[in-house]
Amino acid sequence: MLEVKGLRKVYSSGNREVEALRDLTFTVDNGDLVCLVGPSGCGKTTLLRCISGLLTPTGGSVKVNGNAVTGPPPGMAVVFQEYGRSLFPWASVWDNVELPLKQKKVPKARRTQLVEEALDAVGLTGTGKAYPWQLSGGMQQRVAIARAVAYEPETLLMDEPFAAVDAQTRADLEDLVRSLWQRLKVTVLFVTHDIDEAVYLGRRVVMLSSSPTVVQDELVVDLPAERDQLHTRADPKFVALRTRVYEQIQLAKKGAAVQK
Ligand SMILES: Nc1ncnc2c1ncn2[C@@H]1O[C@H](COP(=O)(O)OP(=O)(O)OP(=O)(O)O)[C@@H](O)[C@H]1O
Repeated sequence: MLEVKGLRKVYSSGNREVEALRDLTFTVDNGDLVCLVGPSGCGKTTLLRCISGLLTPTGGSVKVNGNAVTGPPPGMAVVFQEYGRSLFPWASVWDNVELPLKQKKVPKARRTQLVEEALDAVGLTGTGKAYPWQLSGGMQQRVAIARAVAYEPETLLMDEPFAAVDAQTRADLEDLVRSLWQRLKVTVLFVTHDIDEAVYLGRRVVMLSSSPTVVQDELVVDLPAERDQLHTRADPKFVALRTRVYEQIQLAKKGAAVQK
């Protein structure tokens, strides 16, 4: 289980202080898919950086399966928004996916199997020899997802991973994330500012207030597990859920108190 408790982050530079996160508390059960949604600048990236051990919180704690996070936790992989910057341009697709496995000291035969399986899973069979810059944006983001999946993480953090791709590719990648989550039984924390995306993908949605950030509201997405872009988004239940999230985000922007 991922436990975020009383998390606070203040950035200080010189005599200027920015309180990005004020007091964040929520949990993600093992195997769950939770979407975090909040207004621009509310500290979503700051939160993911604290969870992945890349940033030290000012207060509060992050625990994974009861262990306090003090650096990058084993068994956690992150997919960032900017695939262009997260892939190595000098390495082939295959090498990009394989590199973290070498660092993890996975034996060669197993590495080959994991890279092959991950590229197949994201629909990139046979592209191993290409370089990232020879691929479209959507394909590059698939490589970044393959790299995270090949690592066999217990927890997958995704920081607005589809913000830079076109709408059709985005829909395909959303379905890819749901199918990988169902197949691999991985715990997913998915950050987005897109309300429809949060409701379509998540089993739970956690809404954040504007900065300094607290949890504004939380809901369980009681839509069927089998979702598809056409029917799920037209389901009256989906529309009701997205309306509730939208209203909370509007309140969050105004800095209003929690309304349930
Ligand atoms: N290194 C830093 N130094 C000072 N302030 C920072 C730093 N990084 C972020 N901030 C501030 O912390 C707040 C939260 O930023 P963060 O990038 O975490 O938000 P976000 O929700 O991910 O934003 P967006 O939705 O626009 O991507 C903002 O006010 C930002 O200006």
